[in-house]
Order: sequence, then C-alpha cells, then structure tokens
Amino acid sequence: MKQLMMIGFGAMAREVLALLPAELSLKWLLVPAARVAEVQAELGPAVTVLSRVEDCAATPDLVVECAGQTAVREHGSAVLARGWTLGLISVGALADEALARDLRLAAGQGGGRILALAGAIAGIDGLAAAREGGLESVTYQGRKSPQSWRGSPAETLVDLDGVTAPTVFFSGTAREAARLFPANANVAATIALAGLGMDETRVELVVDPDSRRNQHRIRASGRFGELDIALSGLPLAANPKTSTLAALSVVRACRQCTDPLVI
Ligand SMILES: NC(=O)C1=CN([C@@H]2O[C@H](COP(=O)(O)OP(=O)(O)OC[C@H]3O[C@@H](n4cnc5c(N)ncnc54)[C@H](O)[C@@H]3O)[C@@H](O)[C@H]2O)C=CC1
Ligand SMILES: O=C([O-])CC(=O)C(=O)O
Repeated sequence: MKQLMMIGFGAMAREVLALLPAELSLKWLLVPAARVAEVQAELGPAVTVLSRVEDCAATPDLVVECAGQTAVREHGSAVLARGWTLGLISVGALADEALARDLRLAAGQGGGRILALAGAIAGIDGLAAAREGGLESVTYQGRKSPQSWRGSPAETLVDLDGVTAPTVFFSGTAREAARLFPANANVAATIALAGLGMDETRVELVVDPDSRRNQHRIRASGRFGELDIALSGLPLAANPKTSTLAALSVVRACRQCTDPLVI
C-alpha cells in the first residue's frame, strides 16, 4: 500500500479523501498548528496530523497540496528538499518569481519533483505539447458567479451584488491574475506555465450573475494550429470558488502514483 501526505483539509482535500484510490492511503495530513488537535480527533489514529513537514520521519510516496498559495510558501521547499514529489494545486504560487526559484532550488538539491496539476481546466496536455512547436498567442478567460468572487479583490472592482450582465472586471497578465486572485485564478498560472509564460499570457476575469458554473476558456494559436477549449465546471458545494474538477485532478495524480499505466 502506497502512502500519501496531504497538505490542507478544506473543501478540496475532503473531496479528494472521499475519492482516494484504494491502493493509496492517507498517512500524514498537514494543517495549521491551531487545527492539529481538532483534525486529529476527527480522523482518528490511522492518520498522523502534523503542522510541520519536519515532523514526518518516514517517506511518503506522494505529497499533494490542497491548501492555498501560503501553504506552498510555508511547506513547499521542505517537501522538495527531502526528495519527495509534490503535486501542486495552488500553482499560482509560482507566479512569485522568488518562491518559484526557491522551490526549483530545493527540488534540484534534494531530488524532489513538482507536479503542477491541471486543476479546474482541461487542455493542459495539448497546450504544453503545442509549446514545443512554438506558440503565438494564449488567452484565458475565467467566468464565475458573484458568490464565487466574494472575498476577492473583485469586490472592489465591480459591484458583485448589483451586476446584471456578464462583466469583465480584470484584464491583465497571468502573473497578475494568479497573485491578485489566489483562491480563484491558479489556473491562469497553470496555463502560463504550459504555454507562453506568466507575462505573455493574457487573462480576463468575468463575473456572471446568470451562472452558477465556474467557466474556463482557453484559446491558443501557434505552429500546431489553433486550440479553443471551453469548460463549464460545477463548483464544490463546500466552496463555490473551487471547481469539482480541480479536486478530481488531485485524485488523478493519486491514481497516477499507484497505477502502472499513467494517463
Ligand atoms: N489549480 C486549480 O484549478 C485550483 C486551485 N485551488 C487552490 O486550492 C486551494 C484549496 O482549495 P479549497 O480546499 O477549496 O479551499 P478551502 O479554503 O476550503 O481550504 C483550504 C484549507 O487549507 C488549510 N490551510 C491554509 N493554510 C495552510 C497551511 N499553511 N498549512 C496547512 N493547511 C493550510 C486551511 O486551514 C483550509 O482548511 C485554494 O486556496 C487554491 O489555492 C482551488 C481551486 C482550483
Ligand atoms: O476552481 C476553479 O474554477 C479555478 C480556481 O479556483 C483557481 O484556479 O484557483
């Protein structure tokens, strides 16, 4: 039986845990120090609940982060420096150049690897392959309900309560989007990493009062031809910011860790 370490125990992590492949068991869970006792009581003795990577003496087969960009900053280097594989869902953390450099350095020195998970979007495989032949343009549009943008800087850019038609409230680079909207625009950074980079990938963020879906559209062109992918995702009931598919992409990484056929 392979052993998993998970970072974070919010809406996404709970969904992942419910769908974990039978061949992988959750052995360690990292949560903020103040929540260790409460989460340990909830999960029982089969899982060791910790707040620091340093307190795990064994070697997980896989570490998956489902906790946010701050957690990547807090734990990422320690995981990679130990030579462990880190599946990253808060990919927007890599929009911080200094952090991205530190993580690469830790991975290089310790032998760890970073898996940037596709998350809530589809098409990362095609985009990353297309890059090898040369890309001309990549744009991303993220469209969510007012409820999904609450608690983000969208609140100061558009009237989330009064909006009556789909409205673009942010237009900029993937780097800016991922940093300004850390709970909503990690996918902008993922698309950038697969394609033209953080500063050449154009991003539009939209509030749509008539939709309960998290909608994602990627358009790219290059030597390969053109790509146009539209995805209409259902948010998790426990967190309207987060698409169900993002949690499922973490489950996919867990499956890839255990199954001899990797797809
Ligand atoms: N790439 C993608 O497509 C997507 C990525 N995300 C990322 O996934 C993250 C998690 O999403 P949800 O579970 O829906 O959010 P959530 O807010 O429901 O849960 C986050 C959990 O992480 C924990 N946490 C925060 N800081 C931590 C730390 N330093 N160490 C350990 N645990 C920590 C919190 O206590 C909380 O339980 C988001 O913050 C976002 O960065 C979310 C949606 C899509
Ligand atoms: O779940 C989604 O729809 C996308 C998301 O929040 C993110 O990229 O951070």
